[in-house]
Amino acid sequence: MPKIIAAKTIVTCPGRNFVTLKIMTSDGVYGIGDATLNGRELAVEAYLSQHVIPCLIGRDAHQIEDIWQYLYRGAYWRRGPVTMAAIAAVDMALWDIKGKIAGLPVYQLLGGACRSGVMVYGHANGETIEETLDNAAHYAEQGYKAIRLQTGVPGMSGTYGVSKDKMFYEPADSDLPKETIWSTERYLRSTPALFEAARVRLGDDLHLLHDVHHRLTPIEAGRLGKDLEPYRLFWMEDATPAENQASFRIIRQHTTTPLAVGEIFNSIWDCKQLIEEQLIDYIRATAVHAGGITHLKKLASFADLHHVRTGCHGATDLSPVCMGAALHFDLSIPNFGVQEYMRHTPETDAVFPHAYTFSDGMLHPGEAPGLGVDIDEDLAAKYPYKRAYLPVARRLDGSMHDW
Ligand SMILES: O=C(O)[C@@H](O)[C@H](O)[C@H](O)CO
Ligand SMILES: [Mg+2]
Repeated sequence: MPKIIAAKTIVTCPGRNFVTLKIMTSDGVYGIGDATLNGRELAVEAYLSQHVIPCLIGRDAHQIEDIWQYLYRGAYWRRGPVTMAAIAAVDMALWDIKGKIAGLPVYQLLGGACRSGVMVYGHANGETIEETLDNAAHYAEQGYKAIRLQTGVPGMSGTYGVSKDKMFYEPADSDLPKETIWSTERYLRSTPALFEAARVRLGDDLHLLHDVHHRLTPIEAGRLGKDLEPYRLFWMEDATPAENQASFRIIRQHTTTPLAVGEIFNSIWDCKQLIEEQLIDYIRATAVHAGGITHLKKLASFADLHHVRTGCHGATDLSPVCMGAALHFDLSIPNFGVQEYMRHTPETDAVFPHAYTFSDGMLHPGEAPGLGVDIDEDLAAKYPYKRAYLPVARRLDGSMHDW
């Protein structure tokens, strides 16, 4: 049996901070897993190095399910982003090891390919509608079949995810959260115009997506969904905060715009009601924040019974290791919907050499045994950790808003 003989964490910042777990076995084979939790990276690093790694030494690396249960049940304290990211990293690394020993890409271990490739969506952002649509046209030229559109709202320059996502990973003046401004009224007025213009310019064939970033109340989200119906969105994402799952009933009562949620979910329990009551159409949980491939498989099977498809989170604050894991998963499940694909910096791609490739709007995980993603530790060491946070948003009167 391939015994776990050592494990370590690697923290690097080739543009954004990433935490990677590397597990070594007695067979000489190693596996890696993503443990990145944007803005709370070192909490997961400590959880792994102080509490998880000592428990792994000597175990059979092939016992993926048992090790998952051991870490989940054995901690006593269940769920939560730190715990589940740490378990996810172990899980991904063990699937990587199993694939390398079997000489098979992980998607083969998961049941084989259900499709020829994984449809992805890119991010088109801009300060103005015109700039956003210029960017979208550029994605369409590269073969993308699905594009997320976010545009500037007058008077809210710099608000996260509204215009230029780039603001985030550019070095800030301070390493504390940036403060931005939010006005629901302005946002609700300007967003339908973006999609009206998008259909005129881009035509009917492209899938168009939009991310609300948890910023609306359920009734406001119902109104936005209704206003967007003529433009036939693929989905409206994170329309309202989802701690209270029943609040999605209100959105559903008012609109047929498909709903996606879940990039911050950590377990099936965060979306059980959303799925069971068919209050959403796409579940966005992904490997690193929802307990790895093992837990995501269960979540997807449950979703499949309720006509909910997957749309895994794939922003640049998840490492290429997570992207690799997501692609094997996406390829192998029946109810895949779409995969988010926000390009990493060239520096990040160099630190994490990977077998996955993009062609004609689709990603493919490649045929390398395991996850097909590696880490160049010497290069990683050249980019030390830098404290960085997502921004906060305040309303015009200075009170805190949801993001
Ligand atoms: O759907 C998205 O890509 C965004 O919500 C990002 O994942 C989030 O801002 C964290 O970087
Ligand atoms: Mg999002």
